Amino acid sequence: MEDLELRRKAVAELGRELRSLMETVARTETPTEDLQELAGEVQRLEARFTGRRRERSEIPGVDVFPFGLRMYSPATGHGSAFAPPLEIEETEDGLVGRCALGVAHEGPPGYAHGGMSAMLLDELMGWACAAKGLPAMTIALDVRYQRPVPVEMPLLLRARVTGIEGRKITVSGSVVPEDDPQTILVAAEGRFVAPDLDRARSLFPGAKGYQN
Ligand SMILES: CCCCCCCCCC(=O)SCCNC(=O)CCNC(=O)[C@H](O)C(C)(C)COP(=O)(O)OP(=O)(O)OC[C@H]1O[C@@H](n2cnc3c(N)ncnc32)[C@H](O)[C@@H]1OP(=O)(O)O
Repeated sequence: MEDLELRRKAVAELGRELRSLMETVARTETPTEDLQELAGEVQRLEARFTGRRRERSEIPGVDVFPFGLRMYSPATGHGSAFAPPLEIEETEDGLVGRCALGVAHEGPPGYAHGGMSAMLLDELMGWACAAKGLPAMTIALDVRYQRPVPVEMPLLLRARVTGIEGRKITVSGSVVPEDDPQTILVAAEGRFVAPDLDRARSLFPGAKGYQN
């Protein structure tokens, strides 16, 4: 069997190059004729991905679901061109994520799109539920944008479970500058529900962790 760690490393290397390409595309005033030529080159590159396409519900072989690695997650996935990617660490006071956003994630000029902050918090808050042994899905997310989030600024994201009632979990989260953690840029409160086994099996038929 192919070495899984080697494959994950290769997926991450390609992800890093794709992210860098996305950032360069968004950042560079490229001459129009070059843009047209480059589109053709990217199309030829895509044609080289000749492997089997996964079914919609099939989990990538490099992933660990529902408690771990999601290599193509748009928030944490090292294989994703779109993910910052968010690096997560468990602390005594919940989870801490670290990342910096790029121009490709911009909303207002120079600042992150609000959807990026919401997505990153949503994902981190979901991981906080999983860290308590309750992999869960968001049913409500209240996001307060207190200050704009500059792109290219190292950020700290926090997520802490504040209550568990059966399968219902409440989680709070925030985004702060890494070098000024007292200044809250974005604050969030979320409600999550851990699907019961039957629901999880029908939602995620490709997840071995939920099967008999
Ligand atoms: C599982 C691992 C996944 C990890 C991936 C990381 C994800 C990152 C975060 C996300 O992006 S999640 C994606 C966005 N969220 C969704 O798409 C969730 C859509 N909602 C659902 O599919 C269902 O609501 C859900 C599977 C979460 C729950 O359905 P269940 O059938 O398991 O719940 P059930 O009907 O048994 O209800 C359990 C309790 O939760 C409450 N509840 C369930 N769904 C609710 C809802 N949508 N709104 C309000 N309350 C809800 C329900 O009233 C009840 O409360 P009580 O115990 O007090 O009676």
